[in-house]
Amino acid sequence: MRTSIRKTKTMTCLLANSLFVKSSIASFQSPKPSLYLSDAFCTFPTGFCNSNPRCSRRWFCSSSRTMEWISYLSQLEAAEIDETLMGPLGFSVDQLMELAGLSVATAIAEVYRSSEYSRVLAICGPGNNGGDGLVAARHLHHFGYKPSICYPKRTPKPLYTGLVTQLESLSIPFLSVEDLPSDLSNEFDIMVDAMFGFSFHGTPRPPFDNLIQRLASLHNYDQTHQKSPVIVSVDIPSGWHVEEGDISGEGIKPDMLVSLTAPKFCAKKFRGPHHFLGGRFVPLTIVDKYKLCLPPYPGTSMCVRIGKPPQVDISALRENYISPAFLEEQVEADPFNQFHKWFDDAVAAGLREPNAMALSTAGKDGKPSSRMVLLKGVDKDGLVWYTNYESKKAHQLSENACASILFYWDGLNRQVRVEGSVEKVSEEESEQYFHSRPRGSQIGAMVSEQSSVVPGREAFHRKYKELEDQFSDGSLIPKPKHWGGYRLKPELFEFWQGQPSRLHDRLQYSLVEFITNKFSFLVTSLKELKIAVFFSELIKVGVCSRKSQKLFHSKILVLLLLQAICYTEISEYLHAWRR
Ligand SMILES: NC(=O)C1=CN([C@@H]2O[C@H](COP(=O)(O)OP(=O)(O)OC[C@H]3O[C@@H](n4cnc5c(N)ncnc54)[C@H](OP(=O)(O)O)[C@@H]3O)[C@@H](O)[C@H]2O)[C@@H](O)CC1
Ligand SMILES: [K+]
Repeated sequence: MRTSIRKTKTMTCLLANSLFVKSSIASFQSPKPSLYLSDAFCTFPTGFCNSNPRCSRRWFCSSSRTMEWISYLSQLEAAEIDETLMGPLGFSVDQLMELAGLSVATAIAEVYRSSEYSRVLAICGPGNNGGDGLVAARHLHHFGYKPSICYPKRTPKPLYTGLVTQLESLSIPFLSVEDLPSDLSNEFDIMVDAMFGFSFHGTPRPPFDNLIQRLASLHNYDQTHQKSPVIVSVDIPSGWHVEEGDISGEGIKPDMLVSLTAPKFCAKKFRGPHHFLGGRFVPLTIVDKYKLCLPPYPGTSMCVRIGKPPQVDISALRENYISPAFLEEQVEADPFNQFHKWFDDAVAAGLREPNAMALSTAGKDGKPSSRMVLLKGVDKDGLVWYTNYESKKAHQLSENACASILFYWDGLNRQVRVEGSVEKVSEEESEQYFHSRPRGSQIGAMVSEQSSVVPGREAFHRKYKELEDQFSDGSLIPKPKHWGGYRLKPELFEFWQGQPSRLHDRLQYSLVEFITNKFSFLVTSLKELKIAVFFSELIKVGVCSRKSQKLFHSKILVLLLLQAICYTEISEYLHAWRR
């Protein structure tokens, strides 16, 4: 399929063979501003090789979504780097091992959740690769996994005995080769292969020959069997030739490889779904000397994915929610109080941007659109957010004031839906909030012509810079006319708590439904009242007996009482709703 892109003067690109027009849309209001639609689909960090400023190769996402460049090391280079780090560069082996083991543990945690893959067996060899395995097991324990260790050839150096003591103090079991269960598949979810690293040579000697065979026969990655444990190899799949890889073709086929410092040549032969790089400690001297091109580590992460990410079977992605039951008797009478309670829980759980909410609107054409916005206030009148009054959502809201808001608090398995009608907040309220924002965001609001096609990123930045200079004296930045807040007045709240086996708990507070029910009761009881009064009049003229007269009088009393209760309930409910 041809996928050429034609650029027009307006920066609107037409994707050949596609009905979609790709344009650069201005947007500063979403939690993650994305100026270029093309960026939104890129899963890798893009940029120049950050470890080596002299390396001009650019990291990019190719159509097959693979990293284009990375350096590979020979066995000799790996050993030399090791010596340089621990010689002239002043590192100690403990330090590097700690960082390497932490990288392995974080890479594992990134792919295999402890809720599903808790039982880990780390098989550790006699050298530093084995040490990395011991350190990784300790970190995995602290991340919530249940590691066990098989460490058949212990090294009597203080570094290693110290690592063993640390693990023992955490009550992490050590299993001898003989103690290992005959069927590893039943007992473990993750096998950490930390037997040999870059100093491996020849063929494996006992007992590692047998251990390697057991791992090799477990499964391989093209036969994805749910019950088989996954194999994570540290630096090099044990038993593989450091440069040539799995020469016999019968070696370990790991699901994950965590290369340390830089991948060794054998890593080119790795065919598993998860290849990571760890060891975020490589100094520029090493990068320069070996002309290394390494990917940038994202944020504060200790590992970075390299290579092609796995093909995911979307239909197989599912989560079994484990959360406490959410019962009617536990909820607050007032939906705003219930909302505050859950919002506080989301904040306390440390969720990122708990105030991020999906806002759905539809204009008079009835075609809905959703986007993320940030909640900036909840009060007795509703939920408030700010935006550009010339944006698409603003146009839609001017045609149709009905909107729906959705909060999704992933870590808590919770979701809150709020529906109602939307109105603009007062100019004073918008002014007040606008001036509380960081000055950069205030200038951003002036620059942004949201939802319009922009001439390009540069023009945008130029305008921003001009305004930044203009207001560099700290003077008041005026709120643009086109910028302000909206308030959704809720008519419905729905609180959703995920539960095992899709038996979720959902509780709704519906203003309309409640009022409708109460009014239909009032109408029915009024009809009954009329009938009762009619009959009691008949009694007066002597048509009925005294006994039935008493009966009708008490019926009238009961109906009047029920109506009074109903009126009180409605007024209390409305009061609670608006409070
Ligand atoms: N700078 C870095 O990049 C960092 C590297 N780090 C880590 O260090 C690893 C390299 O460690 P390493 O040099 O201790 O070697 P490693 O592979 O663990 O094994 C050596 C042991 O295996 C033995 N052995 C060898 N062949 C054998 C065979 N056929 N059958 C049986 N045994 C055999 C050998 O015994 P020998 O042959 O010497 O008698 C020796 O006892 C590296 O891959 C990475 O994981 C991080 O910790 C920190 C930063
Ligand atoms: K290994």
